[in-house]
Amino acid sequence: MPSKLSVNLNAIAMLRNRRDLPWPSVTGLGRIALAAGAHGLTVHPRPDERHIRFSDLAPIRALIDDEFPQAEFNIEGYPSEDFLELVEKHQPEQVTLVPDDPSQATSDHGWDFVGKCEMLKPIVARLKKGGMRVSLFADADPAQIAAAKATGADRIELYTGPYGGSYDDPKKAGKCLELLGKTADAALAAGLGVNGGHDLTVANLPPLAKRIPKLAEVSIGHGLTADALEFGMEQTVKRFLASCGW
Ligand SMILES: CC(=O)[C@@H](O)[C@H](O)COP(=O)(O)O
Ligand SMILES: NCC(=O)COP(=O)(O)O
Repeated sequence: MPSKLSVNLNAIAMLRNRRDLPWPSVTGLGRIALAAGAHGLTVHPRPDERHIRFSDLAPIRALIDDEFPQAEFNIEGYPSEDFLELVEKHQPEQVTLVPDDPSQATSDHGWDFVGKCEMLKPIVARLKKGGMRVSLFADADPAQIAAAKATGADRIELYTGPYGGSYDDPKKAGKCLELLGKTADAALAAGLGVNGGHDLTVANLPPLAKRIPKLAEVSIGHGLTADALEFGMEQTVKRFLASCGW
């Protein structure tokens, strides 16, 4: 199964929200990403709507349905009743459940599957009954996989933050990668699909994809948006200069 790239639009939305203006356009950048070959779009609407707004979801759903029907919509979040109703309304192909507290700056850990298995079971069943694939955010810990499987979820999403954060320490990165790999091996052996995400970059993605050849999907936002700015800056400055003939 080839790995799929789902572009996370949170960082674009955060930039948009600096002003009461419609740019950068979350849907417009999503369109460019899908036209360039990305396989899907990811959003992580947080309760305070600090980046993705709940009103962004319908236009993204329509973009995929109308222009890129082969693409997937992945919505991530903590499974509060409000979140569950939101995804039931917008019908993403995949829901990724994360154990985030509303006050968290960003996602920084996976589920305690052993402790939360019974809580997750009915939620996973409700989402699957609604026609959505369910993925659960998971730390690199093979010992948690049996309980993750027992929730009834389809996939786990490996939390790759510690791996991405060790960009300046190859030894630590190697250890993180091996633990991610062992967790993926255990998950695949248990019949779970494996996604990955958080702080992935052009530099650290290839070793991850090599260690986990059956990686089903990666969702990437922060590093991809940083690259889009860096690699788009030259053309954009030239475009502004050309607009006035300078
Ligand atoms: C679940 C996960 O890994 C997060 O990366 C998340 O989707 C990004 O959230 P923020 O954009 O709020 O940091
Ligand atoms: N699920 C992880 C994700 O969507 C993007 O994380 P990041 O690349 O913004 O760290």
